Amino acid sequence: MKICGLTTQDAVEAAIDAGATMIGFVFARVSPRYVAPEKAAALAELARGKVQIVGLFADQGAEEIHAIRDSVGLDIVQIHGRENRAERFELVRAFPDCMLAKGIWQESDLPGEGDPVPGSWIFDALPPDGYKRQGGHGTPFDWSALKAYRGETPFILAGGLTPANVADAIRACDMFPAFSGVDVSSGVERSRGVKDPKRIAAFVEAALAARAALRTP
Ligand SMILES: O=C(O)c1ccccc1NCC(=O)[C@H](O)[C@H](O)COP(=O)(O)O
Repeated sequence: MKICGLTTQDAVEAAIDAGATMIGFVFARVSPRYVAPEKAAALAELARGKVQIVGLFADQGAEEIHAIRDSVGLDIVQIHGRENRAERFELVRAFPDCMLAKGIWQESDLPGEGDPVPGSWIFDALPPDGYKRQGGHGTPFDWSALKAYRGETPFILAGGLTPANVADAIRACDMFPAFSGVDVSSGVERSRGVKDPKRIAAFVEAALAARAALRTP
């Protein structure tokens, strides 16, 4: 369970205290959640060893990603921009364990033969028309589009998740052996880019309860 786009100490602590397994820092300058690497490094120290620390990049080259990964001490690199096919292959070659975002609207958007194979996919909603950002816009997609996914590469579900719908999302994806968690940003904010510790706690609580119910015979 990943809480993305954290920029403050209280949000980092809320995610850890609630039981999230990953936190994300956004290094894409176009984002309202952008955090400077120096600030992210300080926030990462509060989290190290407690959760995995993910750095999100959009349309940034391998050299810049390497530098930020090393200076912040990221555990995982997330590629979430509008990179073209060749750039995606190059980035996955440079960061084989990365999380690679794929915008999904219908079954034909699922990854297939000839796509790069990352450490895991983030299946996110395709951005609404005219959006400059590839993610973090709070749009859900129809999860039934995932039913044709046969891949073994783990995937994380993102896109418009909230404390109110995360349990349904987990129930919809639990049938996939490759389903490995959920990711949220807008749904735990009080306004664009400003995280709400109470909503973070509610999201994690709802997700953990849904998972526990599915595992209970
Ligand atoms: O969060 C951003 O502002 C952002 C900017 C540029 C590329 C990706 C971005 N976010 C991607 C994420 O990891 C979000 O967690 C994911 O898209 C889900 O977002 P939301 O629908 O707001 O929960």
